[in-house]
Amino acid sequence: MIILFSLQKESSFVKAEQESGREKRVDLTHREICEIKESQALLAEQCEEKATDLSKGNKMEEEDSCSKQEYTELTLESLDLKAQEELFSPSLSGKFTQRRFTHFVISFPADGEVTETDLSEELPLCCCRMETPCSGESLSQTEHTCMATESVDGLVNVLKHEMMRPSNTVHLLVLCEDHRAGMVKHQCCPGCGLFCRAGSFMECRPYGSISHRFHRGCASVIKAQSFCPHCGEDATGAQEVTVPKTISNPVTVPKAEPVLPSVPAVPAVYPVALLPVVSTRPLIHRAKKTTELERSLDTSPNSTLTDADTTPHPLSFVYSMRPKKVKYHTKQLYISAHHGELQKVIHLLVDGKDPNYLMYSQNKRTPLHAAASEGHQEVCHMLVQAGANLDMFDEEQRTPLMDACENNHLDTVKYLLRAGAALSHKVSDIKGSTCLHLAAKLGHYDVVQHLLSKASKQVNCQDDGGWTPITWAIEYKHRELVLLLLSRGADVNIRDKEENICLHWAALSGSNDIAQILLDARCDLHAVNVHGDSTLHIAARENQLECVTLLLSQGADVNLKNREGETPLDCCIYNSKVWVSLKTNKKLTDARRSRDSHREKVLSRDISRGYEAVPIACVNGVDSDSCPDNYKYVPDSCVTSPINIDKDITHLQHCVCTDDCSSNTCMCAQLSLRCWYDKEGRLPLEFCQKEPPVLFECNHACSCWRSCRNRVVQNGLRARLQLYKTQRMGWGVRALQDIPQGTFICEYVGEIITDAEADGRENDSFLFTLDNKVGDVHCIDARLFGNIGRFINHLCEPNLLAVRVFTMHQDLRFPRIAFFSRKPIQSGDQIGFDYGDHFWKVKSKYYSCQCFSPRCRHSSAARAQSYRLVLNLMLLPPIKLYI
Ligand SMILES: C[S@@+](CC[C@H](N)C(=O)[O-])C[C@H]1O[C@@H](n2cnc3c(N)ncnc32)[C@H](O)[C@@H]1O
Repeated sequence: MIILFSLQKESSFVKAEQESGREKRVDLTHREICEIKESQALLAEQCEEKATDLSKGNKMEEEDSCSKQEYTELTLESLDLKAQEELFSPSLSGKFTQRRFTHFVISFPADGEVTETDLSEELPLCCCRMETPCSGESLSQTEHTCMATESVDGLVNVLKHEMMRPSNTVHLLVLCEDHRAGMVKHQCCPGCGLFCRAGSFMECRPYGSISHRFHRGCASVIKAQSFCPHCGEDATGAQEVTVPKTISNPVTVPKAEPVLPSVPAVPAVYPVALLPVVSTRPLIHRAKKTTELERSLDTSPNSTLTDADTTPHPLSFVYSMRPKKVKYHTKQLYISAHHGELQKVIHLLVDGKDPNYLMYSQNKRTPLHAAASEGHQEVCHMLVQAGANLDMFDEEQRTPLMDACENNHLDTVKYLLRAGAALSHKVSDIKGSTCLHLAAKLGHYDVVQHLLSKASKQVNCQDDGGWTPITWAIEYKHRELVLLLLSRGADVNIRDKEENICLHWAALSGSNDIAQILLDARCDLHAVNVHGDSTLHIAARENQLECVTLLLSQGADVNLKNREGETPLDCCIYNSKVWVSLKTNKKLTDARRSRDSHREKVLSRDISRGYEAVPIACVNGVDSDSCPDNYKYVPDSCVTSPINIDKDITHLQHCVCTDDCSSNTCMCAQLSLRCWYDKEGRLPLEFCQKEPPVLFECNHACSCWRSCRNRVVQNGLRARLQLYKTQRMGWGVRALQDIPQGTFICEYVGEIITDAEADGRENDSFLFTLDNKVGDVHCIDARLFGNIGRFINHLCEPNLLAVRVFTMHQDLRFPRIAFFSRKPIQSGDQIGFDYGDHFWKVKSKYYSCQCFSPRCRHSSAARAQSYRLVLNLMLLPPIKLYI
């Protein structure tokens, strides 16, 4: 009995009812198919045993064969098929031979129990009714070209579609419905694989319902002279039949191009050149021509035929062109797949070569990789049909789909995706790229478009560098692809691992037009990466003049400093065109800024009302807020409740200096180890900024003059400062003059209160703790009473240093807080000090730092990063101590 079914197409069990009139189409469930498979495997085992017995010379017993048939019938019974009898071809019942069982097994090498070469040579029976194990859904769903070749006395006719073959000595053929029907009716010669529908051929049972057709010569070639190569019946009763038929067009090459997957219109083993030329001349001429061709090629196979076949076989020229059966190494499958040798690939697969063979010399690539990277989708299809793993990784974790994408083989990409290849895999050692990344990098527009149509969500997929497909397209200047990706939702502000955004990459590659597209797509012109580099920094460094010009025209900040303190001007080549452009822009910008600053509205001429030695103006160029008036400006700290500060003059250490207190003999100076102030009244450059010492200035108990050098803070504010409205931090203070390092700027003045009092206060934004580790802790609260110091904002890169200073009293619980410049300050710079981590720990719940320094530690981005850092540390495995 023969069962015609497809293993992959598990939902249907096919018998060609229409063609034979005797057979039925029956649908099977998946479970039923599985049961058939199981029975197959069992039969395979049993038949292998029997084959071994035969080879040992043990003759198969008739009862044995019957018991095999019973077993199979039993299996089918369990499938609950009512019309079992109808399912079985009469030729297979009754005297069913061991050979047929063996052949059944051979036809399904996937079971892996019996190899084709072991048995097919020995028992050349047909397998006209067996579809290949792998011909399945994709074949029947897609358009194919039939590979069947009609035989009409030496002429061939190629028609059109299902993978079958009449015997194992013939290559698998993709067949159309018509030829499949012919195949199951045993109309295809098992020897040569050509269809016998016209001309002369042998019929094993010419008067039966199904006649088995073959060529006499072919039967002898496959050593089946004495029996029918279809059914194994005695062939003495076979008759030669001649079916006259006029073939108007013996070679029919299908007009329609195969869509997916396609196979060659003519089998490669029968080169087109050898096929008779399409002609309208009568058949006889063509037959003659063929014979001439045959003779001219001297390819008569007669020498290889037996005496009974001395008459040249009508298809002898075809035989001569068929490759001899050579044993190839599996590597050949890879090589043939690479070269797109479809027929050879089929041949090798039929020979049992492993479609998943790993080519070690080629990064462990498989034949499917080879075929996909070269765009041989027909070969891909055959490999997939034969069980090739679509998502096999090579050494670099590349899949065949990636290879096809990278090499721009759209049809192959389409085929692999339809066949079920996964799109989301990442390549391991080239930075975790997906198919989309690879295709985008190389600008394969159509491939990218197709991939996006299948997996639109991957448009913003990031590789190991944090790069998205659009990043790659930008870097390699694929403008159209950038537009495509944007139209599919690419995010231009996604940050890579270095926090670059798309515009950084456009600046790097110098793609002016892409940069413009990105800006139109709202890419952030002012974004900086982890190095503090803006897009202008990058374009300047890369000497991309056009990009620099574009970015400047859009308002990029020419004065922005990166973490190295470099402006874009510092990054470019001196005197280059880019340099000139930036320099010019800087001049214009600075001029505009100074114009703008003049346009600020002066809200107060002096917020200190004359209490300070220099007036402090208040200006606002940002909004319409008026000068802050919710506090009282006081030049010195004050109290609002009794606080006992020891001001007893007799308790004061004092000097008896008669000079200007610049020597170490000055008692006051000795308290702070030395007189720190130089003759300009500034702290020296070596003054410790990390842990500043407490300063003791001379006081009114000293013998020195009021003008001694050790008096700076008590002399009050001297620097020219301005209260102004900042963009993001409310009011702030800026310098109106260049200030050298070490200069006293101002004091933090306010209401001196106890720590407990401070705890009870609602607004803690103006509290400065005097945590001097001596006695009770006190604070200065500048909320209600304060000087200009209450407006000084936090800067992550501060230019002020807070120093504890004692002047008119030496009660160590109540130092004065004096701000000195910790580096040179330029006129117009905002002044600020570090509020300390504790402040931000509390306040970060409500707002983040707006200092916009490249080294900002308390911005939302910096916080997220440190949160990630902490998280990573937490995720680290605990350190084990081995003692
Ligand atoms: C001592 S006051 C400084 C003057 C304040 N800007 C004003 O308008 O009165 C401290 C407050 O200023 C704001 N501030 C200071 N530095 C800041 C910064 N780097 N980022 C955000 N806000 C800041 C906060 O609201 C903080 O509570």
